[in-house]
Amino acid sequence: MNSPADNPLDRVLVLEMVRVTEAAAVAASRLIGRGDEKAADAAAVEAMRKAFDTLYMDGTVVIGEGERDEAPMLFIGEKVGGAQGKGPKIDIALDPLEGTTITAKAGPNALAVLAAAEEGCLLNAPDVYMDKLAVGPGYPEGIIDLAKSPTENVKAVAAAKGVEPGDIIVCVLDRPRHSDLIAELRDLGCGVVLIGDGDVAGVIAVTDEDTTIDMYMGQGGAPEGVLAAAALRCVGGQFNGRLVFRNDDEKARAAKWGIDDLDRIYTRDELVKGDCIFAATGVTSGSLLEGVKYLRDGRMTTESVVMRASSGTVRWIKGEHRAK
Ligand SMILES: O=P(O)(O)OC[C@H]1O[C@](O)(COP(=O)(O)O)[C@@H](O)[C@@H]1O
Ligand SMILES: [Mn+2]
Repeated sequence: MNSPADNPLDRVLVLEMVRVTEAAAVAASRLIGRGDEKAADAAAVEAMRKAFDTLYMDGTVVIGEGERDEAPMLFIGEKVGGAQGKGPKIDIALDPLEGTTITAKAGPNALAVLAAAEEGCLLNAPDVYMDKLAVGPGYPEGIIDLAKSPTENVKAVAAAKGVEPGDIIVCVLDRPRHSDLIAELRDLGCGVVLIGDGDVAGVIAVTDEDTTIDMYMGQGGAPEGVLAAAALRCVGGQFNGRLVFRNDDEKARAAKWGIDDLDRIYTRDELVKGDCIFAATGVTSGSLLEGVKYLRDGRMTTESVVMRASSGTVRWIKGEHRAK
């Protein structure tokens, strides 16, 4: 076990991270199904920002709501935590409302989510797309490789699992940009689980046999890629990510954060190093968590998960809250 002196995360109450995601989820939950993505996001951001102040840490947002001039709160570089200059230095990746459209439409799998690690341990991913490939725990290291085709990756996983390629179930974001990928998977006979949004939950689904999902493939947000990699670092499973740059402005963003090899394929442990914490609270119910529920007596319930890489501990936390 690490002593507090070794590991700054020990000095932040790991469980306290859940209060931050709970606060964001509860705030966003009032906007579930109200058709207003922006209002839902703003509510989650404000609540998360406030909740951070209750934590004893000197935190810095490294993945957040955008660049300083784009986001009023929780922008990249913003200091969070109630112990600036004296508490442990922690880097934070966050998505106060992962699934703004899901929330607006009352769909499944919207989450309030964050990852925390020692300073310098999270890839400062710019807000661009990322090609993602993931598989759950229990496979030989290197079984998936983003440099190879979807067909090759499915065949490798199927062989290791002892099944036919057509038995493999792959989760993919339902987007026109994935039409070739989906056609290739269907040609192999794979089951393709199409999700409307929310690839943090989509990637994490590969770690849970109950979902029946074997693999995750396709392009989504790079920030969400780092968050999902943090979760897999805690519970196991492999992840490959490659940043996708659509124009010079996006390339300039990468340069700003010191990323010079634009074609690099990052493994899970290159995206997230050292010890880390992953915390999430469900906003709407889905494969990972139950959403916020309002009881008749005016109380509400939440479900959260908090995990830690160094110990591999996964804690599921149900909360009951008085509606304000
Ligand atoms: O909708 P796009 O542009 O395909 O982007 C995909 C990304 O958007 C999401 O579906 C939703 O993210 P937000 O709600 O945080 O915007 C992510 O899960 C995913 O990585
Ligand atoms: Mn998101």
